[in-house]
Amino acid sequence: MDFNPTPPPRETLRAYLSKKGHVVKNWKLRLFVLKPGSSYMEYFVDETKEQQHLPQGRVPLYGTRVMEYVYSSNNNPREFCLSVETEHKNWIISTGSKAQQMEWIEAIKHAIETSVETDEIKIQKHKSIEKQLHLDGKNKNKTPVLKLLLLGTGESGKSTVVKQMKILHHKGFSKEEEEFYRNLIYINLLDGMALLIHVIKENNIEIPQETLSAVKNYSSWYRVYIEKRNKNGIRNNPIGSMIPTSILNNNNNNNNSNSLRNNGGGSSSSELDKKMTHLSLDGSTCINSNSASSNGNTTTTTTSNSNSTNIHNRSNSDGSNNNIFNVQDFGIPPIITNYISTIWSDPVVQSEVMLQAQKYHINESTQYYLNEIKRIGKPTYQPVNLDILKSRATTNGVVETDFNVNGDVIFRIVDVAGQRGERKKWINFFDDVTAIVFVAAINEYDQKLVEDNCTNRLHESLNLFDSICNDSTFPKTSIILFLNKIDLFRDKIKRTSIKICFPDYAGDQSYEKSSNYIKNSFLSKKKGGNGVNSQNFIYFHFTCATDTKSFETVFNSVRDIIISKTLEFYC
Ligand SMILES: Nc1nc2c(ncn2[C@@H]2O[C@H](COP(=O)(O)OP(=O)(O)OP(=O)(O)O)[C@@H](O)[C@H]2O)c(=O)[nH]1
Ligand SMILES: [Mg+2]
Repeated sequence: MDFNPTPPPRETLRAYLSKKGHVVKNWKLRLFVLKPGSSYMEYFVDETKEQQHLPQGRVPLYGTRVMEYVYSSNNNPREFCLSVETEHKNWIISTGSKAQQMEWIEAIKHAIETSVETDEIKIQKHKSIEKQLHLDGKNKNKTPVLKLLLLGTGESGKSTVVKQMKILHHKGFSKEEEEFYRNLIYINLLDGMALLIHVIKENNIEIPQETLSAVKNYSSWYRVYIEKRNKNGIRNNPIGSMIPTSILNNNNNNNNSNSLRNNGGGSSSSELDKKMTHLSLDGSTCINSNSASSNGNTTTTTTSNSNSTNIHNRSNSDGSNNNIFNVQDFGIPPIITNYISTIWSDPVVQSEVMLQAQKYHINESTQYYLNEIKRIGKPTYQPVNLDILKSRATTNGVVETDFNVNGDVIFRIVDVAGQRGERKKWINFFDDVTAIVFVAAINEYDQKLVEDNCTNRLHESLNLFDSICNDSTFPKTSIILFLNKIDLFRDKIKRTSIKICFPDYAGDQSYEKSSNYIKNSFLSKKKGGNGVNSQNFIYFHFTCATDTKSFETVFNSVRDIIISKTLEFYC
């Protein structure tokens, strides 16, 4: 006789389990209840809600699948998960143990087999299909947004890349932005000249009488100008985050004479301001009176000049002469333009002083602006794109800008501040990154870091690149390396070998060999090599971020790579 025992009736299964949120993606503890014969599994906030039968949600069981699920996340991995999937939605639930996971999977499977399609389920299914169709239609018309994160050490050229994008994809700069940059260019130029004067003084550099006279007059004017500039701050700033705060800060006690720009690249006038005190503030103080120069010779930069043209002291800084210090509204005064021209046309300044100034972290664009002093010094001066690209202000915080590229795709470019102290903030912008553009200034191989005035800048950049390209947060993110400032590199390599930075370098001093060595030094940082099939293959380009034509070519190639690697996701 066949004995066919009926399985024992299943009991209601109840337990607090964690459920992954659908909207806010965190884990929520819920009381799950699975009753035998029910077509739903319900979950409640707590027992009280269960007693009142007010479920927080219901998981339909008809036509549903249940399976084990592995939830791995860098920050918060979960064990013993299961996933319940309908055609249009799935629930991820984390249990407390392997046994509990199996128990719930078995019970749900059984409930699925015995469930029936109720009218409520039919209506719900219909609604979710409609919702999905609606969403699909919306997404079809939506331009995909690709997030590009610009990373790199301070002054490497990240913000310059954003400016190029504005020129190429935003039809250039607005009137407001042009106005901001006009003023920034004045500041860069005037501070650059002040720094050169400081270098002359500190290094006892011999200059002819005519230059000396211009130096003294410029210094006495600059002193008052700075005072007024600090008092007024910078008006009409269209790009708040780019205000060079170092310029506004008057309490800088940095005594390191080689570290004038406390904020790494922005002009630091407060330091210069102090230095300028002994540079003929009252017209009677002289520079290096009979002091010995570094080579032991007596300099000829001596002159106590009681008749000295103290034409720009405070007493005439008010009233009708006030405009002479109001550069923002009236431009650089013609007489100051003349002093600058005189000083800059001195070959000693262009060679020896300029060379020494690198140790003082002089802004690389100073030379360009000084060469253009006649044009920039005109009262009607309006900056051209190249002037704007050359301007320098340290980025503060983070600037996100959307660029609609040919109507196909939006590139959301995130520009961050590159200095050491700022990098801990970067992590907040690592979510949903499509690609990282790492900008490294390869001309920095003989320069020291602004932050500590001792670390080699290129070493710092290599170390930073190492940590970025091997960061597990970006396992599938494309990385594009911009080996930037090749124009300055090409120039410098004629004078200085990269051996100063890479003692093992055995090649010659040619541009090709030296730049190739630096490129390989970067690529070799990637652990496991940079094979074409690796998920975050590093693409590289040699760039000059201030050259719009060449940048356009580079960007088009970057755009194609990113789009081809990403867009299949949207299709
Ligand atoms: N000659 C030359 N100058 C460049 C190049 N790229 C950038 N610069 C200049 O370098 C300076 C610094 O560039 P930024 O774009 O401000 O540097 P950044 O990386 O944004 O710096 P932080 O905001 O401090 O992190 C600016 O004066 C630029 O004009 C380049 O390829 N060639
Ligand atoms: Mg910047």
